[in-house]
Amino acid sequence: MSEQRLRIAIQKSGRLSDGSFDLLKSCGLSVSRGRDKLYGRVQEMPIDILLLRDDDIPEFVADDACDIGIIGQNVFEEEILNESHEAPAEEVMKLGFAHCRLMLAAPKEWCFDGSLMLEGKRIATSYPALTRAWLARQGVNAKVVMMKGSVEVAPRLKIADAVCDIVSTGATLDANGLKPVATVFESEAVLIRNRQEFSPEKQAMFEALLKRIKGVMTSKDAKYVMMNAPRSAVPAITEFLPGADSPTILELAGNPEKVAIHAVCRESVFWDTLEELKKLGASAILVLPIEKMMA
Ligand SMILES: Nc1ncnc2c1ncn2[C@@H]1O[C@H](COP(=O)(O)OP(=O)(O)OP(=O)(O)O)[C@@H](O)[C@H]1O
Ligand SMILES: O=P(O)(O)OC[C@H]1O[C@H](OP(=O)(O)OP(=O)(O)O)[C@H](O)[C@@H]1O
Ligand SMILES: [Mg+2]
Repeated sequence: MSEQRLRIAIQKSGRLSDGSFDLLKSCGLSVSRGRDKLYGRVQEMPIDILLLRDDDIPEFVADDACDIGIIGQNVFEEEILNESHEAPAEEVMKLGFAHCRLMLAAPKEWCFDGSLMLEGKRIATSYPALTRAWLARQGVNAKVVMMKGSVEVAPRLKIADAVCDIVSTGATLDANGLKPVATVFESEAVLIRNRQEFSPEKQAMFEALLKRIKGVMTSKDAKYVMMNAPRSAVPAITEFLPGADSPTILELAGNPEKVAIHAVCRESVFWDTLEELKKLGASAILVLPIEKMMA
């Protein structure tokens, strides 16, 4: 691989992969996915993609085997707390997908009345450092049992009394007779980078990619909203439009009473929003997706 190509590490397959591939695609980087592929070359830009197990990503980035990577904050923070690197990678920005929580969960039959109940108990987890840090903050002494996977079965197998595991919908806990009792860490996918200075070419490539990622993220919920409305309703509608900058007001041919309002709404536009706009006098409301946006 050339020194000048930006090397990006993403998860090969798992909960982060679709979001990571989609993000790169939205940034104009097409990477083909193959079952046995570990490496991809982006055609459009001097960028290489490494497809890895997610646990390896922070280390690859910290050790300069890759320049940047996409990883869950839970894995990244665990790595930082473990202090396995002198110069760990650095978080650049949150990416708005793979939202989940690391949660303390106990058997459903427990009447959980606070973290002190965990005193002297065994807690199974794949995140021992985050779990220990949380227990220390709670002032609780408990034994942390490290498990690489299938943590949720530990109480049933009597390996542990409770678990500290990743939760999204809660269905996995529920299916295993467990209930969430406390949030240890809130997580989403983040972009991380190697702390060393990039060459000027690589830095330029990195900054161009960051701009595109920011553009994708701003346009994700953004909509272009168009409607007609009585002139008198313009101030109320402008105030109501979610996350809109000053809208454009256009004359309507042959109708001096009414105007067309065009606005970029940076926040979600729901059916309720349209119903409210109608109540304020708007008609012929159109909501269009925005594919790309750059400030
Ligand atoms: N149910 C979920 N919903 C949303 N995000 C999740 C969920 N489960 C995990 N994540 C996030 O995705 C990351 C990767 O999860 P995944 O289950 O794919 O990991 P893994 O099995 O360790 O993968 P690998 O085979 O790459 O080691 C987690 O560290 C977490 O940040
Ligand atoms: O709260 P839920 O919506 O049920 O999601 C939580 C589960 O999702 C993840 O596992 P995944 O399904 O990715 O399988 P894995 O454990 O084999 O990685 C995570 O490890 C939890 O077990
Ligand atoms: Mg993993």
